[in-house]
Amino acid sequence: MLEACELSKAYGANLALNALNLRVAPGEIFCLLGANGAGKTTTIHLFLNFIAPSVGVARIGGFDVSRDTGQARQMVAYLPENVALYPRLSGVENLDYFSRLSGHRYAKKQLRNFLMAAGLLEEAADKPVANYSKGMRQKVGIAIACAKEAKVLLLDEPTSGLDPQASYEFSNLLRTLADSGVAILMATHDLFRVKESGHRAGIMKGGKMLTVLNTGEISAAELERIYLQYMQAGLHVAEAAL
Ligand SMILES: Nc1ncnc2c1ncn2[C@@H]1O[C@H](COP(=O)(O)OP(=O)(O)OP(=O)(O)O)[C@@H](O)[C@H]1O
Repeated sequence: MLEACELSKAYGANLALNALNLRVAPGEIFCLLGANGAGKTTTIHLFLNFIAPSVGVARIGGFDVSRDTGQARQMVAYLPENVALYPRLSGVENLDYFSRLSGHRYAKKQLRNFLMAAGLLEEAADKPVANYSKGMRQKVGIAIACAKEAKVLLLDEPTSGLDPQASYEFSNLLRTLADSGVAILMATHDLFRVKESGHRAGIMKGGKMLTVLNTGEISAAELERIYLQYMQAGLHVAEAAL
């Protein structure tokens, strides 16, 4: 569903992303881990065609995002760290607006149902989003993705700044979406949530994907230990620790 082949991005002499090869299947949650500057956002921006690759290809649903941009965009929804909504419009109105942009017209009842399914409380749906917490805005973002019937969801640090309960609820939502067949690629620093909600986690450093771990096979403590070893040491030392 989501595929990177030798995907690379150079800024002058700086290789922000270095020959990434990655496949994320329908129903899978793949987490990108790595320190600041590792190349996580660059990867997501390449899939969104916000930036062009220097080398390699990013595909969504088999479409090359640089060449078949319209088809690829139709399949994808993006949740940045802070979901951009119209503050004076309510949750329902924002959802209606963004759904129309993606070619969907829903009755008010259906719009409310998407918001409820994303965990927004019914009484909040008609209030201006200017008064929403970050967690509530993220829920509207998920509702927008569901209403768009996106097959692929790209997220950049979606749980940063969320309280533990909101973060927990958000992770459950992602699992539900994945269970319905959505392929999810998420950049995050939240190792605990990666273990709880991700199926695989890739550890990146200096634009390189150093290793990919199956989260079901390791504990949260092991994930943290391996992550720190990759961050602190060279590749070979960290591999010896696996
Ligand atoms: N527009 C740009 N021009 C030049 N260099 C850039 C640009 N965007 C990103 N970079 C560089 O690319 C590298 C990867 O950055 P990227 O934003 O992908 O990291 P990240 O893993 O998402 O970090 P963070 O956790 O801070 O979000 C960094 O060295 C960054 O300085």
